Amino acid sequence: MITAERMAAVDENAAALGVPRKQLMESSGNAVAAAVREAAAPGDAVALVCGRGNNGGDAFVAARFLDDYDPPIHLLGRPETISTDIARENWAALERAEYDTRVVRDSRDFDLGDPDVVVDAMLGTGVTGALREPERSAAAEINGTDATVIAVDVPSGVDADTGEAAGVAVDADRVVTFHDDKPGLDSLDATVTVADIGIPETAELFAGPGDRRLLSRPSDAHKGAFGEVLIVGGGPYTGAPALSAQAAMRAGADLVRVACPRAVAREVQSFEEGLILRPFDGDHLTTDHLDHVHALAADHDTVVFGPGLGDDAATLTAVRDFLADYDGRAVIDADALQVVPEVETEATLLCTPHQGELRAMGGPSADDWRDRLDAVSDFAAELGHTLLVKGAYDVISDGTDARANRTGNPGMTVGGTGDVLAGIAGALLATQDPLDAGTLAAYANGLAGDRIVDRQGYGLLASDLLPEVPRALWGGYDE
Ligand SMILES: NC(=O)C1=CN([C@@H]2O[C@H](COP(=O)(O)OP(=O)(O)OC[C@H]3O[C@@H](n4cnc5c(N)ncnc54)[C@H](O)[C@@H]3O)[C@@H](O)[C@H]2O)[C@H](O)CC1
Ligand SMILES: [K+]
Repeated sequence: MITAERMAAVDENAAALGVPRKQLMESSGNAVAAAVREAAAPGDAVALVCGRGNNGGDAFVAARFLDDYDPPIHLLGRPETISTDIARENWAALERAEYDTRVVRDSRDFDLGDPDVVVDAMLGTGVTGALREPERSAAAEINGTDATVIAVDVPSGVDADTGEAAGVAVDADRVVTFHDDKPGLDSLDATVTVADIGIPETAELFAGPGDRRLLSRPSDAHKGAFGEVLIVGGGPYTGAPALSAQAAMRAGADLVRVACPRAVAREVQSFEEGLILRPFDGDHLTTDHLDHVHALAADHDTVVFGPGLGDDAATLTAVRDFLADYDGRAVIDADALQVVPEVETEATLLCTPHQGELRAMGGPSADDWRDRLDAVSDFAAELGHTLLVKGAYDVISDGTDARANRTGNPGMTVGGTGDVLAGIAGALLATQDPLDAGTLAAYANGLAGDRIVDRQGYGLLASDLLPEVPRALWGGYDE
């Protein structure tokens, strides 16, 4: 099952891999034509009813595979208003090649005739709200015929994610959908077939530029557009919490605060004047500080636990006790990771171990990233938390789905890059689900590092990543 939003992301990832949408459209159109040939007897009348988006474009392609039927191709609207280049190019090809194209300027112009098979290519995943004219009248006319109705991707007017229609929708007999089943098709009274349109498996598996689409989606589940992040770290180390906090700020968090021992607070502050500190007494975290940390955590959307905390026994006990009483969202990094397998918690955790830390957590080791994908997925299911296992290919799994990321380079083995990653993950976890937050954080952190190495060669510092994070997350690079 794939949602329309995820489909758009995978599509963009496929294009970045060198399989552009026009190529996918050729496969889609071919699959639609095959379904028509299956439904139509020789000599049957076939009609294609097309909208001005890519759903219509799929049918323009199908027409070229249906020469035997010489179908009329009804375009609802003027050709100049076709909304995408690839659909327009396919329409132009039909006109130049003298297909039976018919432009419907007004719903009164629409004459469907009496076809045996109708292809509904008015609207696909691009539908918003109830069908407008002339699609509305055309849908009613299609529903009024005895013809076998084959819908392209989704019956026009139906929301592919929910199966609901805001008004009149096409009542299809068959649906030819692309790449994967859509959640909204299950409830329909139609035969659904899924056509493989040649999207590489890795367009879905590997993080890519399409994954960034999630960030343009406003989330109303949390207050503030991007959320507030609390970093709990520092003590034996001071740079780590400062890096995580700055990374969370660069990743768009509305507000970032750092809870660290008072003994190192001035030093942590000195890395960046914009950091807001909420220090606790002493020089390392202990259970004495848990009231303070809990009160702070309750005021934030996510907590990043671990950067520079150290592995003092009292600190690890404090992390364990904190998690046992916490039911919010947290990124767990560095020394804090080792307590995760022992703790019963209601919290939603995104754990960011490298492979050594994963083994220390009792997790699997596998050399090949594909093997690691399965092993990490099993271990995430066992833990009940999401894992982002860092490596040349990062592997991310919530125990159900698994993804990989291959941005990043050997220059990033330098200290502190993991703290930056944890900070980005903390900011993203405020608005995204843990699998998406982990995937996107790994992608952006690695991409930032790749751009720096492209520009200046190796010799990268973790702090170099910080100013690159916004562009890595929101685009602006030529992929
Ligand atoms: N990887 C893939 O999944 C591929 C899918 N393909 C096909 O592309 C469509 C989605 O195309 P898109 O251009 O995004 O949207 P639509 O064609 O569905 O619609 C856009 C079009 O419709 C107008 N519009 C929106 N809402 C309404 C409404 N309520 N009433 C009337 N008109 C409306 C809007 O203004 C636009 O003009 C997908 O379903 C597949 O069929 C690709 O071909 C291959 C890859
Ligand atoms: K359709």
